[in-house]
Amino acid sequence: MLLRLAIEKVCRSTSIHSGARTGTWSRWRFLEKINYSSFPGDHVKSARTVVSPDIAKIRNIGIMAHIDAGKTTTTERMLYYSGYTRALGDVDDGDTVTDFMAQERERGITIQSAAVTFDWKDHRINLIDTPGHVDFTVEVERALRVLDGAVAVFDASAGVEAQTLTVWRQADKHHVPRICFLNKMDKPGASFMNSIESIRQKLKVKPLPLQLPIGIGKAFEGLVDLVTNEKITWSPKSSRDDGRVFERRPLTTADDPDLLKEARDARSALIEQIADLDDEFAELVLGEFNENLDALPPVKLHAAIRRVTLARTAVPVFCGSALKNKGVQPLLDAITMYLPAPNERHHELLQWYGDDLCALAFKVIHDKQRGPLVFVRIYSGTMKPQSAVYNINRNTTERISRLLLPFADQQIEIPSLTAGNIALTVGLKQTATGDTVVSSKSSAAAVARRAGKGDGKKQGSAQESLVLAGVEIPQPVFFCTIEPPSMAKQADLDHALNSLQREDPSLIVKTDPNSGQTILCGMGELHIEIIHDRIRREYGIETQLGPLQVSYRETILNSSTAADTLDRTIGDKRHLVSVELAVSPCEGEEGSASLPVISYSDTAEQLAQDVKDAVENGIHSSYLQGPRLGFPMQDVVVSIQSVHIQAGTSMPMVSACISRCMQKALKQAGSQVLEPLMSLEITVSEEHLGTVLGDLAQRRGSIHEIQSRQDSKVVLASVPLADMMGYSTVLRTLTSGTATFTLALSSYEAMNLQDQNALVSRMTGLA
Ligand SMILES: Nc1nc2c(ncn2[C@@H]2O[C@H](COP(=O)(O)OP(=O)(O)OP(=O)(O)O)[C@@H](O)[C@H]2O)c(=O)[nH]1
Repeated sequence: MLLRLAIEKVCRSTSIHSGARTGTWSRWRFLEKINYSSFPGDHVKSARTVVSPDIAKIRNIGIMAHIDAGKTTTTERMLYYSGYTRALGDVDDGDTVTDFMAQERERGITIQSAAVTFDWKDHRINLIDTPGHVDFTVEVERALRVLDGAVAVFDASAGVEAQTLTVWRQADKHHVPRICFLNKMDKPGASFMNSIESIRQKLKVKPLPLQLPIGIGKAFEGLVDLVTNEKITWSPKSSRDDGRVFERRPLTTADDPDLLKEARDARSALIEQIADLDDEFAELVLGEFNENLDALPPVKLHAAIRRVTLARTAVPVFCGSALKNKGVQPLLDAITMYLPAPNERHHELLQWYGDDLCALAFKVIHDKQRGPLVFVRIYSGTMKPQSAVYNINRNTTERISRLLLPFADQQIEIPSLTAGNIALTVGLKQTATGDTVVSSKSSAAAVARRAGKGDGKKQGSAQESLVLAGVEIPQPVFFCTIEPPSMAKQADLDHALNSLQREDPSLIVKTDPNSGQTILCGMGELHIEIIHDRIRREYGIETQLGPLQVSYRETILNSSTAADTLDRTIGDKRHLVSVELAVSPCEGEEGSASLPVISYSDTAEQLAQDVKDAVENGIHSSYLQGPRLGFPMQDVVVSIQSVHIQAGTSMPMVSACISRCMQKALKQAGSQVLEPLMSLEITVSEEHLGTVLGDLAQRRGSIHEIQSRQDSKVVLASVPLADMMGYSTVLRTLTSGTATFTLALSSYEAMNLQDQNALVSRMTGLA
């Protein structure tokens, strides 16, 4: 009964907020199918987002930043002002909507991306809150792959920080247009101009300040909108002080003369900057409005800013204080005004799909009752529940039983969803992150034919162009053994790890070939700690972790050639294959690859495609276990000299022969162990700087630079990962908890002979 009342309440509030909508009750009856176990009750205020909106009004947006810049707080404000929550969530109180996992609430950090759908001024915003901690970069990568635009949030007292650079580069890779939000303008030490400068210098982009702050630190009270020449202020005396009420009025001579002059100068500089980047706007400025730039209508300026943002030649910058409830509504306006709709982004392969369904799975989560839930971004066509879909990557047809609209940890059941949207599907059991899903196998074949004709390619190669590019998964740098409390629990642990792996592709689970133990490989200490915690909480298994170890790599020192023959009779079938190959160290640029560079001699070049696939499988499998300590290899060029196969030999036999031959060649070539070198950024007070530097020296750290940032020092260094175990505890102790640090993989570097010998002795049990 209570539930029914809650649903009615949702529906009533929807009809009030949606104005002209009629027949509300019957229209929203599907709400009865909400995931009752976690029904949000009073918090969900509207259900308008369930109707597929006009594609031009959709914004698929990510929020990205350095850890603690305020992404979650900003998201909470967005949900509140858009009418979807009735209370302001607070990260520090652990009651935000998007950080819903138990660990997220306890630790006050974002671990999983949570998709949130809400409306703002006739636009639908699908927003993904992404984590800032480097251990969860794969979550950011996943989000960026399917988003059309991003808001980069900065702490205005720090400017561009280490992790901002990383996520910024990731967004560059996916050509995602961005806007910047300088948050925390209320903090002592916040600086609008320093942050703009830091964006220009560190991110190497042209920032377009579209606002000016009014006051700073404690005195921060509002903004000047340079496009419309308006003053926006939030009254501290508004009844609830929730920032909902604010005043927007033209900036006039009655205002502070200094502010007026500053705004006028900033607007002229902005116009000049845009005119330099956009010819259409330059014509307007030099022609009609040459004499009177003040008369330039905001709508023209808006349009030009939008063009340069979408072309990624400049980045609009906004400011505010999410915590003090200032500046978030203009940021929402900016998302709708300047960031692209899905149909304004170019995806080459969509031309072949037309109105056929094409969607990308970008995240899988496991629900105890409903099984795997797969987040998909729909690129073309319509997705419906109770329908079959074809997964191109896995060549399999699966059934979607239910289609849901994600609202953080709540999901609303919907009858269909069109291109441009993000949906959550129930029923897809095999689809994993990065897979392309279409309506049917025959639809995929028809599209392949069209693409083949269009590109003048054969159908086989056209097939490749039907698959949306997946998500790049970084290599894990840590590993440890994991053991169940008893052998009887091993199967449960395997099941838990399988489920967690489908959710989190940066988690790798292996079995040690010698001991048979299960090995967890992850992105960092926190990552492994969280996995351990989730196995306990979500699967009820108390596991034992072995000591955390660094994932080294191996490479070769010299060139070498090897030949091998495999002759095996299985049943009445003889398999005979002879191979000859050469390995040599990579030089220069190609050396950064963790995949081998493979080439074929003129004769081997003629091999059939299935043989080449088998050859490459063999190379890749031997590449995973180096000859020295069994770590993955890198920086090797493999040249296939010859492959002779007797008719009837199976392809796995070809792979096995190649793999054995590779191991021989790698062993002969002499190996070198490489260790992960991390780039480290520490923000520390002057008082503790000496202690921190002294400690770094003992960790084989090299200091590159020490910068000043307000009252603190920022130390930029590189340190081998092996010497950074448990660093957060050490730094906390050394600085009484006042310093912060970020650690990111920089490269794999050769270990010196002494360190390498010590490691080999340790790992082979001789030390
Ligand atoms: N002074 C001030 N503090 C803020 C502001 N916005 C957020 N904070 C605080 O900064 C801390 C981090 O905020 P979050 O919103 O969790 O930051 P986040 O970027 O989502 O953090 P992760 O999810 O862990 O990456 C919290 O203590 C917030 O209360 C702001 O505008 N001003």
